[in-house]
Amino acid sequence: MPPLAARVHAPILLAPVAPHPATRLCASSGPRGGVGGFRRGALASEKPQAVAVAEKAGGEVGGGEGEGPYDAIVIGSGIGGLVAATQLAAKGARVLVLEKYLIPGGSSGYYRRDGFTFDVGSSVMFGFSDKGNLNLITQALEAVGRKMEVLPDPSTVHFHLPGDLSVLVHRKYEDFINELISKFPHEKEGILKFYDTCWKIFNSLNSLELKSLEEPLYLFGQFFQKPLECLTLAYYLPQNAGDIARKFIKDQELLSFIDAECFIVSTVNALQTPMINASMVLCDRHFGGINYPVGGVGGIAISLADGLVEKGSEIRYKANVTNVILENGKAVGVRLSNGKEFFAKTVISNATRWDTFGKLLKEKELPEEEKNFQKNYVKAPSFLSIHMGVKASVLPAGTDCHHFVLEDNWNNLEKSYGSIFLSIPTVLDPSLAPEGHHILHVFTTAGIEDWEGLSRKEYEEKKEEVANEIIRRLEKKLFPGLQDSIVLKEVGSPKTHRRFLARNDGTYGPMPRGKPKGLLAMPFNTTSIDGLYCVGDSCFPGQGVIAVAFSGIMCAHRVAADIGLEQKSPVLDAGLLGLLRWFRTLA
Ligand SMILES: NC(=O)c1ccc[n+]([C@@H]2O[C@H](COP(=O)([O-])OP(=O)(O)OC[C@H]3O[C@@H](n4cnc5c(N)ncnc54)[C@H](O)[C@@H]3O)[C@@H](O)[C@H]2O)c1
Ligand SMILES: CC(C)=CCC/C(C)=C/C=C/C(C)=C/C=C/C(C)=C/C=C/C=C(C)/C=C/C=C(C)/C=C/C=C(\C)CCC=C(C)C
Repeated sequence: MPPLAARVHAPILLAPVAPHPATRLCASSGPRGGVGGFRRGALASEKPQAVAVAEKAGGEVGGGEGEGPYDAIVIGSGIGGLVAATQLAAKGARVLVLEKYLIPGGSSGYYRRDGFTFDVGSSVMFGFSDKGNLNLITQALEAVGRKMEVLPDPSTVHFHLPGDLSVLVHRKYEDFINELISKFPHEKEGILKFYDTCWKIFNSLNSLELKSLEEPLYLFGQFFQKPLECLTLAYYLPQNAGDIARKFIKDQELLSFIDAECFIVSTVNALQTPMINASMVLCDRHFGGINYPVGGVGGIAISLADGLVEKGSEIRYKANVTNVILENGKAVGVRLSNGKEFFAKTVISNATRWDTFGKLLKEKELPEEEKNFQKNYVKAPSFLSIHMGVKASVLPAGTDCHHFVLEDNWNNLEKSYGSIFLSIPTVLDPSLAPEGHHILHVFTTAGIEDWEGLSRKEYEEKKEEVANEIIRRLEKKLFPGLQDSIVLKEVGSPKTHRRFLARNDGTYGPMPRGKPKGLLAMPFNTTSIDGLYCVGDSCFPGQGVIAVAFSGIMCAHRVAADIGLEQKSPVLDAGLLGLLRWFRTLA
């Protein structure tokens, strides 16, 4: 056998394969002769239009420069930006999406190496089922005539926690709840009451048609049609999961388990996690289930971008927006780093609010609303991520797809490098790796401050050292022989995430500074700048692919009303937007 070091690739920064990864993803031959990672997916049969246009344009998609104003310009093609753009295009708007990177998707993008197709971010997809009102990823694709084949995950996550507490979150609710009760039989009643409350909220959410909570005609219409459900949501809006859990549960270890349940989706404990968000994820995983798109998560963004182009709108890559152009205090367009300008009736930023107000509008004093946001929320830490290709033999038969590991001490839950997230998407879709191999995508929270001020050599050494320690922990806890099974390894630091995702400090998203009043302080899509909207995870309801999809749906509805594609009432608008602004100051 060749020496290991020779087979392990030197750590390099995350980037799709040059020169045009989107083209390669969809058209290149896979390791076993198929068509890339998407051969069985929605993109198998035809070359996506967005990509085909990109090839003609020498890497950039779309045209339109110098043409009349667009209805909306969207800065960034994360899922938040793409959903806002496609929803607007589906309503008949002419949209231009400007993406700094080479392919769409942002944190939900992909990259390929040596026959492996890696998801950049999460592989756990909520909202991707075929039922209910909360399958927002499915609905977003449908709006532009796209449907992706998905693989049902039999579980959401396998928790490996202190004191050898092991809990598998089964797809079937009864199986999960019985497993949890079997670990904490003395808390049976409390467990049932807590998760029943989650279901009450989830069922209320699931009964509504989800559109902009900043649009009064819709909001009052929903209150009229579903008063009980809306009042339930209004009641829980300012509450957090940890407080509700404490009403029913006393056992400290069980409360810590609920902290871990919340942490994996909010990067904070249950006392800081809004109850509505917790209910959404703790129930959707059983209602619609977690479903993985065949060919990888990157296919969602490709499909949306493709659908957008088919609806007559445009997406342009390698388009780094440096300024939002204001005219008499109104956002009227954007300027790129190469000096090109584009104009539109509205501008939607999918960059984080820190980037939008700190960089794209740098000459303006921070508006009061944003000061309030930054008073309530800080940037969550970034990640250290390790993408690995391993020999399949290292995984025991029946290994679950997603794992969360916190070995000895509950106090380490929220600490940098304290807990480990692990996804093995090839358990569901073997086409993502060459025959006889699996993908291990490992990540742990890490702050940018640990990674600054290092020389190139120190930086590379530190990545290697930290990654090896994480691998050693996984080897000890889950997979003996892991280190020796690695055939490909790439390590991304917070600096990598900052660089490739254009996210301030590489942040994962907003995190409450203290104990929030549920979702009350979270800003929606309108901003204090006329014509400028925000979308993505620094808007209501926060982090998460399904959460940013909802933010995109809300944003498109509000923008559509403002540009005359949906009904609106200026008087009611002024009243509701003022009221919501006031609510946020109470938080
Ligand atoms: N490991 C994980 O599980 C993981 C990691 C990170 C994020 N995520 C999920 O993804 C969510 C984020 O989605 P999102 O839609 O808010 O954002 P996003 O960060 O995914 O996408 C933003 C996009 O905007 C582009 N962009 C930013 N500034 C730009 C500029 N000035 N000009 C042009 N383009 C610019 C970026 O290149 C990126 O493609 C997170 O909340 C999280 O849930 C998951
Ligand atoms: C307006 C006013 C004031 C009032 C009124 C009342 C009402 C009507 C209200 C309503 C509301 C609503 C509708 C709401 C909604 C909400 C929603 C939809 C939400 C959602 C959410 C979601 C979320 C948060 C999600 C998240 C997720 C995530 C983050 C995920 C992640 C994942 C990961 C990281 C993975 C893991 C992994 C491993 C373990 C491996």
